Amino acid sequence: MKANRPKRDVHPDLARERLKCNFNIEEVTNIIDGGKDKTLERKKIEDIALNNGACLDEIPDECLSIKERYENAIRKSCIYSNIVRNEMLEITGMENFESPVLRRTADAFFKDISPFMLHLGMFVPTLIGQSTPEQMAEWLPKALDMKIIGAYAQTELGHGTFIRGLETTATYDPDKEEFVLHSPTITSYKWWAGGLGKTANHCVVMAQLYTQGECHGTHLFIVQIRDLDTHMPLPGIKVGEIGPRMGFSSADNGFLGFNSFRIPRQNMLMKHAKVEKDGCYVKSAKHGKLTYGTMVFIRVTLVSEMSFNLSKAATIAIRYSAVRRQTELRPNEPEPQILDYPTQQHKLFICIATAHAFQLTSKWLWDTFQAVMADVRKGNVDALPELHALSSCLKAVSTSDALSHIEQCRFACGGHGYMLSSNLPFIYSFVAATRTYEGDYTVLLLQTARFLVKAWEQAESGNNVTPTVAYLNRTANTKRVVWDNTHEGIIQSFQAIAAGKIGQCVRSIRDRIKSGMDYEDAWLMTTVQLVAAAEAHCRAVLVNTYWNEMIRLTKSSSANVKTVMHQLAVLYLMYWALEKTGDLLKYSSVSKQDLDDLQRRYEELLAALRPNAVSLVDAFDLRDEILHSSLGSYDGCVYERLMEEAQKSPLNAEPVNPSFHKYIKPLMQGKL
Ligand SMILES: CCCCCCCCCCCCCCCCCCC/C=C/C(=O)SCCNC(=O)CCNC(=O)[C@H](O)C(C)(C)COP(=O)(O)OP(=O)(O)OC[C@H]1O[C@@H](n2cnc3c(N)ncnc32)[C@H](O)[C@@H]1OP(=O)(O)O
Ligand SMILES: Cc1cc2nc3c(=O)[nH]c(=O)nc-3n(C[C@H](O)[C@H](O)[C@H](O)COP(=O)(O)OP(=O)(O)OC[C@H]3O[C@@H](n4cnc5c(N)ncnc54)[C@H](O)[C@@H]3O)c2cc1C
Repeated sequence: MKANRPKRDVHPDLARERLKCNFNIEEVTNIIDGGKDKTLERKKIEDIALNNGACLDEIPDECLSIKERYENAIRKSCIYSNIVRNEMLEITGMENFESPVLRRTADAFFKDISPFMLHLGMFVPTLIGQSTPEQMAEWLPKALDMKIIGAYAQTELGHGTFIRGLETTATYDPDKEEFVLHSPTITSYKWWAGGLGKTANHCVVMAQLYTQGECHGTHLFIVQIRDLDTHMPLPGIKVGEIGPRMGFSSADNGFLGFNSFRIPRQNMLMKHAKVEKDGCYVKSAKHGKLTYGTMVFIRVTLVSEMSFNLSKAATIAIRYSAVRRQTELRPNEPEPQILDYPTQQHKLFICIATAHAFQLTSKWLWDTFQAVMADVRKGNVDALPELHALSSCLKAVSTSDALSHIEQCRFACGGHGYMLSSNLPFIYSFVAATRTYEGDYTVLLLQTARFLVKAWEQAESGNNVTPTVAYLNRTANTKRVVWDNTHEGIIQSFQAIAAGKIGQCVRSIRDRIKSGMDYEDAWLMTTVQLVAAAEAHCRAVLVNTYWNEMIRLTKSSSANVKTVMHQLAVLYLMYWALEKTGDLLKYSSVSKQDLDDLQRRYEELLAALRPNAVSLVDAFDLRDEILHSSLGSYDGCVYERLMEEAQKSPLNAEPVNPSFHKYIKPLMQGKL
């Protein structure tokens, strides 16, 4: 079902905004995409996907029942995956199947989420990262060709965070050369896996491996759960959907229980450890946590995912703010566009800057991830702890920041931002889940904190530390950094805050141990500070990486593009410096006067960015089909679209609802 929407003239306020633009929009788009060729490739892929029957539903998804919504999502997923399989992968190359461009075009089909998302997002990456070459040859072509559809079933009803506490067992039976999968308790039921409830016929399962009477901890297994022809659950499998949730409504998140369910020995994913035919356990991994690889991969991809979601929200809120007028400033003057209010600019310009910060940082993180994985393939796992610390904190902070900025975008749109047709509630509830899944915010920051405490101790004793914490060598033994309001000065202050907080954690732990606590309790009592220290470290990484990447990527840009990209990065530094004034006062020599100056310069920068605001979001180059928003479309015809969407409410299908005659009228007549 494709609805034909009337083509409208661009709203005069938006047209005027676009005339004010003083930089080359395409150049900025190229920087965001990673180069001119990448922009061309993205546009080509978007054309293929979006001209092929995407994407507008006659009846909005939110007006459908749970069942209809799922069925519609499956229908569209099949159309979409055919386009991916037959046309898009030819352009991106098979090796780039998870390319953010595919992810982006998928949004044109699904306002919420595709039930196939986890198949491509986690099942396939797990096959690639955890299989032997033989297993890969067996499973991967089938998965990429959609001959099998998979989910990633790790979390259980009783445990998500503490993976070592998972209860599902996989016990090897050497006589039959099979593993017996079993769910011994209600809490051992797999819970949450996307696509597992109704869609998947296979899944990757994490279970405690038992062989020759010994438990070897959690390992991954590939399990067929449904008949490929009838789609009925196989005997010994109990599978279903977990029920309505805040978002992810069409992803059929599922539960799964095993009753002594048998799978062949070859179905254990054996890249890092194997069980021989006789039941002998052989570990080849050089690092104990390599089976957690898919999670690290997704944490890395989530940073660019956050940039994308934030750029959508910012585009919607800024275009709307250019069209929306509210409140006379002076009698008899026209009401200003709400984008003219500095308070509105304060809510929104940071969203543009943050989308850039996350995008540039995510590319750098992706390159780091690739380099570390190349080393791992050669048997060198030295850089894995740093990658884990880095991907953990960047995942935590980027998802958390994106969520609060997206909420600000909704606030910035007033009442209309609360409408589902604005798409802001969908974007918000999707991003809300990212703060929890793939490792909860607090839990991941505590992982980073473990690494930071060790790094601080190394730096304290004069040893060199790894690159992302190299600032500790400079600052670990310094009390307060001298405040300097240049960008270098602000970046160094963030590093000083991080170093100061990590040092304070180390001292707290030591003091607690001195006063008689054991290490575990001393750590536990310090965790509030440890989370704050890991967050501070992440901010130091973000400001430094964003700045350096911005300078590198704009080297050959035109003067005005350099200026506007520079302004955004400075805005980002100033925004966070002002958010963290308490920390600056504690760990740098900043004075009240310096902070007042900083505030004034920040306000001037908002005003300087104001004329380019609409063009900056145009540079994200998000087609209306991807935005799905009555408030954010390119033409800015907000009121017409809101009215059009209202007409689609099922309550407007009849002039009088039957409940009037059934309940209201009898109530009015005193007959109820
Ligand atoms: C046709 C339509 C298609 C549509 C679209 C197509 C588009 C293509 C797709 C693109 C996708 C992009 C978007 C992706 C969306 C994905 C949706 C995902 C949905 C959600 C999925 C999930 O949530 S899956 C489950 C995730 N679960 C978790 O993350 C659990 C969190 N817990 C943990 O990670 C761990 O338990 C732990 C780290 C908290 C603790 O582990 P453990 O107890 O085992 O360790 P210790 O604490 O004892 O630590 C020991 C030691 O190991 C170090 N360590 C821990 N983890 C790692 C690691 N991963 N790597 C390296 N090192 C690690 C730890 O730091 C300790 O080190 P020390 O030196 O001892 O300090
Ligand atoms: C939309 C969605 C999709 C998902 N998809 C999948 C999927 O496809 N496959 C899959 O396997 N899983 C999936 N999950 C599960 C997800 O990975 C877990 O929910 C997540 O890892 C958090 O674990 P938990 O639910 O056990 O939270 P808990 O660990 O119970 O967390 C509850 C609270 O306890 C705190 N806490 C827990 N441990 C500690 C600690 N050590 N120190 C301090 N505080 C702590 C947390 O900070 C949090 O505040 C999904 C979840 C959601 C919401």
